[in-house]
Amino acid sequence: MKHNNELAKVQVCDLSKNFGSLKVLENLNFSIKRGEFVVVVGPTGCGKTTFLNLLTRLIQPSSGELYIDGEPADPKQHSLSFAFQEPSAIPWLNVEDNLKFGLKIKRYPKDEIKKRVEQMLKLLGLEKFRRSYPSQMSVSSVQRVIIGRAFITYPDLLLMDEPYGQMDIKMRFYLEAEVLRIWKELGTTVVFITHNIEEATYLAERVLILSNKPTSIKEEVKIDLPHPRDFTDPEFVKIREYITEQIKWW
Ligand SMILES: Nc1ncnc2c1ncn2[C@@H]1O[C@H](COP(=O)(O)OP(=O)(O)OP(=O)(O)O)[C@@H](O)[C@H]1O
Repeated sequence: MKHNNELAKVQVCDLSKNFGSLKVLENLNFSIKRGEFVVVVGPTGCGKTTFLNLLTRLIQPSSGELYIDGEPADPKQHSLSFAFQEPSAIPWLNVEDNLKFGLKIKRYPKDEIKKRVEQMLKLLGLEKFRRSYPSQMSVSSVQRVIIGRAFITYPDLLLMDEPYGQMDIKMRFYLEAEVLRIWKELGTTVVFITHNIEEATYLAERVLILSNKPTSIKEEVKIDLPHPRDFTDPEFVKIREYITEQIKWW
């Protein structure tokens, strides 16, 4: 069945998911616009990762449906890409080959691969590391490779699940800025999951706040502040505090 919201990249309709008697997601309805940067926040265990697993068809909904470009979500058909918490640079490949990896699997022509790898090395400032292996590089440079791998297929939809969960604040700020820069340059739709409300306020055009289980959308917060955002700007602080309150009081 085709779904007819032309502007929506992702459309979630009456989506519910139970694991046995545990009701996790209950009747979720929302959509994500093409090119939008959406951050999903919510209490621990409310089903954020479950939502991504449904979108990538790792698991099936109990009821309802998820659409990508108006078609039932299908990772074989839609151009999806992921960046998760675990470091995922391939240790035995150098930077160039790490970046090429996904493109080779998708059998892109050689000259296209070369063009994209050069573009990404430049975009990430990794040109001088092209022949280096992950073990020879700093953690932040390896993370840049991982971001590069996620974006290099020019995915229509990039899913990021707590990608910077374990990192110190300085590196987090740096990589958040990188993701924003590439998102703007390539026009990818990004769904970013985090526990960190400051990170959500820094990144998102729109924050979806999930409730406790059985989970529904408690509220959506649009953030119109220009990037790069200033963490000390009173407006920024106000939004961050507001989102924190929404998560606290369920
Ligand atoms: N395959 C499964 N079988 C049974 N229960 C599951 C399964 N996967 C997830 N759950 C349960 O569903 C709920 C939601 O899990 P999920 O990992 O999606 O939450 P989350 O919001 O991503 O959590 P966190 O904030 O800790 O990352 C949890 O209570 C979890 O124990």
